[in-house]
Amino acid sequence: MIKVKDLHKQFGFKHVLCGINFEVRDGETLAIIGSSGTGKSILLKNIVGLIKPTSGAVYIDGVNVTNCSAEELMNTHKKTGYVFQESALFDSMTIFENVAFGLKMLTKYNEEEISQRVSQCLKMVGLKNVERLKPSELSGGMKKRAALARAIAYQPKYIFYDEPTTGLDPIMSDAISDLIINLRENLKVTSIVVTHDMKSAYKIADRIIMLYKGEVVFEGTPQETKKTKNPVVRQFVEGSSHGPIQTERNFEMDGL
Ligand SMILES: Nc1ncnc2c1ncn2[C@@H]1O[C@H](COP(=O)(O)OP(=O)(O)OP(=O)(O)O)[C@@H](O)[C@H]1O
Repeated sequence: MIKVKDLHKQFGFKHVLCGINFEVRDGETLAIIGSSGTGKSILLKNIVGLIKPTSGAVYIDGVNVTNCSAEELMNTHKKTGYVFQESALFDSMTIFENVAFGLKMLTKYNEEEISQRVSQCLKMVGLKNVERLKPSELSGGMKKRAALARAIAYQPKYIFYDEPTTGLDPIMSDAISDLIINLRENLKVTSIVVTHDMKSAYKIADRIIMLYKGEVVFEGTPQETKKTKNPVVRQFVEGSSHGPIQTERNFEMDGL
């Protein structure tokens, strides 16, 4: 289980996260939505321990990852997979080497076991004959799937996705959503998915939370999200430039 408790993150005078609280139960997929710059990626990076919060705590299986020993943090990292916004594959490595990377670092598998596991994971995400290719030879959707294969290779209990469908065509986006659902059902993983893509959020999430001005302003099931009258959520899910959420376009229009 993941528990985020009164999490604050400040860069100088800028308060990005202002007291975030939520829980993700085992086996659940939580989607975090919110407009650009509201701190979704910063929140995810705090949860996986890539950056330290200003205050507050993140518990993963009872371990406070913001304040634990290096050994406890390493043990927690072995349980978590991270799919970065831009896939973040290592450009100089082949797809095989990319997927094998975590297995070499975090497991005691021998060469043959690594090879079998890499093939199994690439098959799971629907990629064929790509082992010897470099990331630059793959399309955006294939890169996302390769990044997913890398994240699931060492069988993590938790997977964190940062905008897994951004930049993909609608069909590929839907295929990635299906893949996230399959991973939850087949591997029983617990996931947090940061996304702008409401079609995907409605499809994959058990619960949705919305960040606004550094706070959680809404929490509910996809059905509740569709029905809510919360004006911030309504504006976001309807993709309207009119409403409480200020956008660059609002500012430009105000000046006319
Ligand atoms: N290292 C940093 N120093 C100062 N400010 C930062 C730093 N990293 C992020 N920020 C600021 O934190 C805010 C939240 O950024 P974040 O990347 O989490 O937004 P986001 O909600 O994920 O946006 P998007 O949906 O566009 O990816 C932004 O205003 C950003 O400028």
